[in-house]
Amino acid sequence: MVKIKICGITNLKEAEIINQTKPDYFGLVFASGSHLVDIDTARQIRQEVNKNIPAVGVFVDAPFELIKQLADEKIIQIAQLHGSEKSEDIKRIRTELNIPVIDVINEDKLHRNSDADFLMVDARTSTVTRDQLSNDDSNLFVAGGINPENAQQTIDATKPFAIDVSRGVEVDGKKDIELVKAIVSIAHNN
Ligand SMILES: O=C(O)c1ccccc1NCC(=O)[C@H](O)[C@H](O)COP(=O)(O)O
Repeated sequence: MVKIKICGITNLKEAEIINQTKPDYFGLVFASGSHLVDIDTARQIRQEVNKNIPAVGVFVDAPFELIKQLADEKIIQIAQLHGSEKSEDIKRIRTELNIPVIDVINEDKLHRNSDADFLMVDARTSTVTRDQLSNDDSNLFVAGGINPENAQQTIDATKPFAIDVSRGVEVDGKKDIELVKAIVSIAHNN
C-alpha cells in the first residue's frame, strides 16, 4: 500500500472530508500562500479530525518556537520543512519536540545526509528525480502536481512510500470529496 497525505486543509468542512476518506496524513500549512492557516483554525481542525490520522505541519524557515507550540499543544504530530533549515534544526525538532520530520529535498540539499525521518521530493519546488536519490531513501514522499488522473503513473515511476496531494483534489480552491476519495483509493490499492 502506498500511503497518502492530503495537504492544505483549511477549514472544518475539509476536516470532515479527511474523516470520511481516511488518508494516512493530512497537512496544515503555516507558510504564506492560499493554504495558510492560523493557530486557532489549525487547533479546531485537529480537534475535528480523527486522532488516528496524524497532522503534518508544513513550514518554510519557521521559528522553532512556532513548531514547538504546535507540537506541545498536539496540533501537529509531524513537521514538514520546505525552507533552508539545517541539519541541526532537524535534529532539534526530533530530539526536543520528539516528533518526526519530513525534509523536503531540493538541488541544494540533495547531497547532504538528512537527519530526517522522511524525505520529500516536491516537483513544484525542485527538479530532483527518484533516480538522483540513493536506494536508502526508502521513506520517500513524492509531491507536486499529482491528481487522480496521473497518480498511478507517478506511483509506478517513483515507487514512493507516500504521495502528497493538495491542488489536484480541489475544485475552485477547495477540497472535493469525490476527488479525494478517488486518489486515496488509487494510493491504497498499490
Ligand atoms: O500548499 C501550500 O500553500 C504551501 C506553501 C508553502 C510551502 C509548502 C506548501 N505546500 C506543501 C505541500 O505539501 C503541497 O502538498 C505540495 O507542494 C504539493 O502541492 P500540489 O502540487 O498542490 O499537490
